[in-house]
Amino acid sequence: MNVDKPKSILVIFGATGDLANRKLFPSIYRLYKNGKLSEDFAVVGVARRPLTNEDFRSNVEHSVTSSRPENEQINADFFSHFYYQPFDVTDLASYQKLKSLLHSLDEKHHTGENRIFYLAMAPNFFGTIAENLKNEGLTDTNGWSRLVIEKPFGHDYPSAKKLNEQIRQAFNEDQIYRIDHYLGKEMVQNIEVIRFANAMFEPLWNNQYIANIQITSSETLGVGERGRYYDKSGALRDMVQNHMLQMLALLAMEPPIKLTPDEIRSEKVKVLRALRDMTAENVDHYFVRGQYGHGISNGEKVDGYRDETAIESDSNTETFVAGKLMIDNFRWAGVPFYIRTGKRMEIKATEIVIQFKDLPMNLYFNKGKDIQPNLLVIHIHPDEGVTLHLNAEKRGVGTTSTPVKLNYYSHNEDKINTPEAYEVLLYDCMLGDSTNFTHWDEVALSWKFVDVISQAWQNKKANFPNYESGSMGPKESNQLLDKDGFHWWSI
Ligand SMILES: NC(=O)C1=CN([C@@H]2O[C@H](COP(=O)(O)OP(=O)(O)OC[C@H]3O[C@@H](n4cnc5c(N)ncnc54)[C@H](OP(=O)(O)O)[C@@H]3O)[C@@H](O)[C@H]2O)C=CC1
Ligand SMILES: O=C1O[C@H](COP(=O)(O)O)[C@@H](O)[C@H](O)[C@H]1O
Repeated sequence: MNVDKPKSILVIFGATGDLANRKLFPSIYRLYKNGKLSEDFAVVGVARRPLTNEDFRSNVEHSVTSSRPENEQINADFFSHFYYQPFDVTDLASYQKLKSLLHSLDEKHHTGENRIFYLAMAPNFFGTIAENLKNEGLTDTNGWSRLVIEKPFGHDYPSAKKLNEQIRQAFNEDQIYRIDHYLGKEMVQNIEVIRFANAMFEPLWNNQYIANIQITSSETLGVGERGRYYDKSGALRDMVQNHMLQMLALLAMEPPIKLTPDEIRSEKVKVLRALRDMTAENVDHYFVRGQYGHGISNGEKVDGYRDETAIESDSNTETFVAGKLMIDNFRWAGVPFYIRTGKRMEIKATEIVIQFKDLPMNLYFNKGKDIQPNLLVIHIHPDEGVTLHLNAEKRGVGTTSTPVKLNYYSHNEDKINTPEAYEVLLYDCMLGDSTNFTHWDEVALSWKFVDVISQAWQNKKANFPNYESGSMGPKESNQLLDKDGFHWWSI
């Protein structure tokens, strides 16, 4: 198969940081190993630390080898494409030096003056870097220039708008790639395929046949080393504003007229516009917040959130959110979309459950107590695949039905070959495909939706902690569905 191998220099701002080391370097290596990088590539890492190229290459090597199976041979030539420049993002001289380095690497590696600037640093620097890149002439090349921006994109709608305006002074919307790493996950990308490539699902994908949709992303880890960031953010901003709403939009959107970034985005935007507005008065009816206390996680005693590093002892920050979202359009009127996400929960899993409505009169209903609604479960992580829950005849027991599951797991035997989200997204960016990145319109609508909730929560102190570490969240999360006659399907 012919694979496109785009040529470019990737400049990573924040190359000594956690994200670069844990995610980006291993993903670049996987692109290289899978033959998706042209031989003509270079990666330039910048950060304040005074490293040499050799120091940096050895860091990258450590990051790559620790992400690979123990005996894997790694081609040393890969590391020779990595360069480092000590850099302070607020110092203009740093940009001039970087400019000359990029010119010389363009010549050495024949990268066609194509550049990706990847901002893997604290968000308060995003605007400054974008402006300086433009003003100091680093985007002025004969190739293309793209800007990749990590989350969080703002803290609320006004700050996101301000950041966007700042970035747009330097880059056009089609040069900006806002990362939502969930959009790089194989099974999130598969939502569209499951929906639009199967004649058996799309006709049922509406309020006539679907009772509710549940999206869960639960984590077992606590806030770890990220307390300083997380305590100002909370689960609503950290997970709901981006990943959860993006998955919801993909599940609920109309079939796009073409599979182009613009058409898909336009359908997602319509879903976000149709979300029933929250008001200060109705937030408690639709949303539940939680914060973990101490408990047992993965068999070990763990502290509560308020005892974690860099967290205030009376913090009001939520580490769990459950919500019922209504999409007020023709297709989805009356169908609740339940979402829940949290830290220090019982299991690490991201899963979507589509619950179909019961048949109006089930002939088998009185005979088998075990009759279940049909469910379509999309396993995003750690399992990747789809399970269809059906009812079938119980062998030898006449017409009594029993639940059966049809499973499809992708890459089941060989998880190492499942592409990493960052690998997929980096490659898309090199190809200039922005389908799996978030457009400003989506970011803006998502912030507007969650801002009302966070404002209401800020004005009213919660009774925290309200769930034990190692549980599936506060009891109010179950009550949210009980009220509607549903329950969370176990994941
Ligand atoms: N880590 C993760 O798992 C995730 C991170 N993100 C996002 O990615 C971004 C980076 O996060 P993360 O890697 O965790 O952050 P880190 O704090 O680990 O890294 C920050 C990087 O910025 C550099 N830096 C700080 N100040 C300056 C400066 N003035 N000039 C130049 N470089 C500077 C640091 O290096 P030095 O000290 O050498 O200057 C370091 O390389 C953030 O936006 C975060 O929200 C998003 C999702 C997950
Ligand atoms: O963006 C984020 O996502 C992770 C969870 O990602 P996953 O791929 O492991 O499901 C979360 O831990 C983090 O707080 C958040 O910033």
